[in-house]
Amino acid sequence: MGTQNAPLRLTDYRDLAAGHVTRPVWDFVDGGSGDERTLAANTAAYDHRRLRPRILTDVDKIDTRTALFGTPLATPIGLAPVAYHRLLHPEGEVATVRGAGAAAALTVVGIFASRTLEDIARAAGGPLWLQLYWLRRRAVLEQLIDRAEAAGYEAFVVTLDAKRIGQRLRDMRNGFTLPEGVAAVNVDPAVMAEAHQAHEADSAIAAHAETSFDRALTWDDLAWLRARTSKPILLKGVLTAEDARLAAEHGVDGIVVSNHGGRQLDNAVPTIDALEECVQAVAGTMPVLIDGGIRRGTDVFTALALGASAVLIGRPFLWGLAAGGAEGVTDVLRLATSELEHTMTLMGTPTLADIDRTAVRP
Ligand SMILES: Cc1cc2nc3c(=O)[nH]c(=O)nc-3n(C[C@H](O)[C@H](O)[C@H](O)COP(=O)(O)O)c2cc1C
Ligand SMILES: CCCCCCC(=O)C(=O)O
Repeated sequence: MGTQNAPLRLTDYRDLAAGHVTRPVWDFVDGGSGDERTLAANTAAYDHRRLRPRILTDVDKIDTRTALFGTPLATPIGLAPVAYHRLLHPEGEVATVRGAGAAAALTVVGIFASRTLEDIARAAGGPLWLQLYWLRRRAVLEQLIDRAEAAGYEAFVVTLDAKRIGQRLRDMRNGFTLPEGVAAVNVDPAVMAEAHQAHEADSAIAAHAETSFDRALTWDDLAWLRARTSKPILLKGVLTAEDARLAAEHGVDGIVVSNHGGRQLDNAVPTIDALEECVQAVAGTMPVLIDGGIRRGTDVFTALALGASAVLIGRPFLWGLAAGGAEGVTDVLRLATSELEHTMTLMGTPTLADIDRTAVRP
């Protein structure tokens, strides 16, 4: 690619990616729920944040390294769990983790990955966590946990904001179904068969969730999961101080402040606006991650300043994957990390530990 067209920011990859996928796949990735207010608000909420740069600090060397649960990471920017990467690239999650590994970044692999957990682990050059939806069939979850642990996955992220799938009008209009050759290959075929029987609903994705997700789940059920693994457990989809506090009380190891990239409850609070109350509620007892609408190094910096331990990006790495496979994923992570370095230099904060609440205007 000539330098004139080389992507200079994450959203340049969005333009590139659009030409690589069909319209229904683009809508599935790009879209949100309802009127897409939360989708838009996630990014807009960063527009309103203003930074307070400091002068005369030594920023000759910038260090973006961090660690989560003892695992070193070159960057505090990781990849959010996303289903079905083969929608975007024939190699799917294998290409994704190869790309993330080249940037020494964390990947949270989705339970509905389109490559096997073992193939993904073999290709990975960086740490892997596994995201779980709480399926009605706990035996399926148990098997997944065992397989993930055996393959070297280091933590589990339970997504709890999807008791049913958000009302995604684009997918409903497109009658979205998975193309031939793309499937959730790690989930027991019985679960998928149940979903197909129930395929009366608006999209195949929504139909699947109707039958397979456990909606009766409560805080008490977490003990079941805790008893099944000694690996760190994080809850994804926390947006309030109340739930962050309950998470701490129920012995989980971390939370992800997330509204599912504006794909679940429309009008849910933008994540950057929810971050501080969650951080205060857990009072330093566990890492707090955040995702949703992060498109710039300044957004990453803002989230870290408001108390996030790390951030996850979703759509931006999918754009990189669609446009350039593993290399596209690496480049997206490098672009974002180099924008963070740039921001840290201009803000006068040479290490992540130097970034604090005073860096963002209240
Ligand atoms: C196409 C797509 C599929 C997703 N699949 C999952 C999933 O399987 N599990 C999950 O917890 N979150 C899923 N998410 C949500 C992401 O983990 C993340 O919360 C969101 O993408 C962050 O917002 P961003 O895309 O603005 O960065 C998905 C998001 C997208 C765009
Ligand atoms: C029952 C399949 C659900 C896949 C959902 C993927 C997802 O979370 C998304 O946002 O899309």
